[in-house]
Amino acid sequence: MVQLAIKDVDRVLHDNNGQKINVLKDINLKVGSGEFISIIGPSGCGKTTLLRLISGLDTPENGQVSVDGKLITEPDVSRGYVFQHGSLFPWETIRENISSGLKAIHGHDYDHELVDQYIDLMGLKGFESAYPHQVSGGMAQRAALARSIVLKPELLLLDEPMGALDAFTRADVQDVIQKVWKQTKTTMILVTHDIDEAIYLGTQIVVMTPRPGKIKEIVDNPLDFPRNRTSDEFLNFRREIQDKLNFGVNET
Ligand SMILES: Nc1ncnc2c1ncn2[C@@H]1O[C@H](COP(=O)(O)OP(=O)(O)OP(=O)(O)O)[C@@H](O)[C@H]1O
Repeated sequence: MVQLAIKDVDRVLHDNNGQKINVLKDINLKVGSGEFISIIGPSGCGKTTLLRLISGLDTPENGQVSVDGKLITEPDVSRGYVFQHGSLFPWETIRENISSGLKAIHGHDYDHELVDQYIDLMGLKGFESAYPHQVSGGMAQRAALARSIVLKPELLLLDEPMGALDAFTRADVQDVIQKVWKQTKTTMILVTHDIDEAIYLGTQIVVMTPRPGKIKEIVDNPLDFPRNRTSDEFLNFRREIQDKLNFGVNET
């Protein structure tokens, strides 16, 4: 079943001099339920803008973005969004942060057990009472992920959530995201600059090119789970995606 449909979308913005920027041009993408889509491309090719359109934070000049045939016109709790810097509330503990959305919707009678389950799943047990500045960057991102996923969104949008993490922590958070994706079967869309990350997590890789921001190719990931980042298959597929990205950059 197709869940998300992006059809003939254009997004035009203006720079500080009033010059028109074709941030996105002719974007078409269909995302089936339970897929993990990795969007990769050079800086400025419109990846974040595309996520914002999907979330409903922004609207296109032309074209449509819809979920199950329903046009997206504004943000909705059915679409979660995790930012590069998880933007946890600094004045709340990790537990309070994870519960904040549930509390806003259901009041104090929210499902406390569900929060416990996610604290466990995210490896945050023992840190529930800590404040964001008292935990590592990886833990903070896992908490930000928990805060979104606990609301059981149909679609989770991940805007470079590992972008500011070191390589070890990054791999750790990737594994947590994969575990959550497999357990909850939530459709996920990840924006990343990291080819290995895109391949490790994605069922499909969307390769974008800049000026104007376009989808160059949508590539099915042929690799089975569990994925081994050093296997020949992984490295061959990596080369394939790398070639597509370099070709896109040289083209402009
Ligand atoms: N609010 C805005 N007003 C004007 N231009 C903008 C605005 N937001 C983004 N842009 C421009 O749109 C283009 C695409 O930006 P976007 O952030 O979507 O790209 P990106 O691929 O996510 O980049 P990065 O990988 O560096 O985060 C860039 O040229 C950017 O300068």
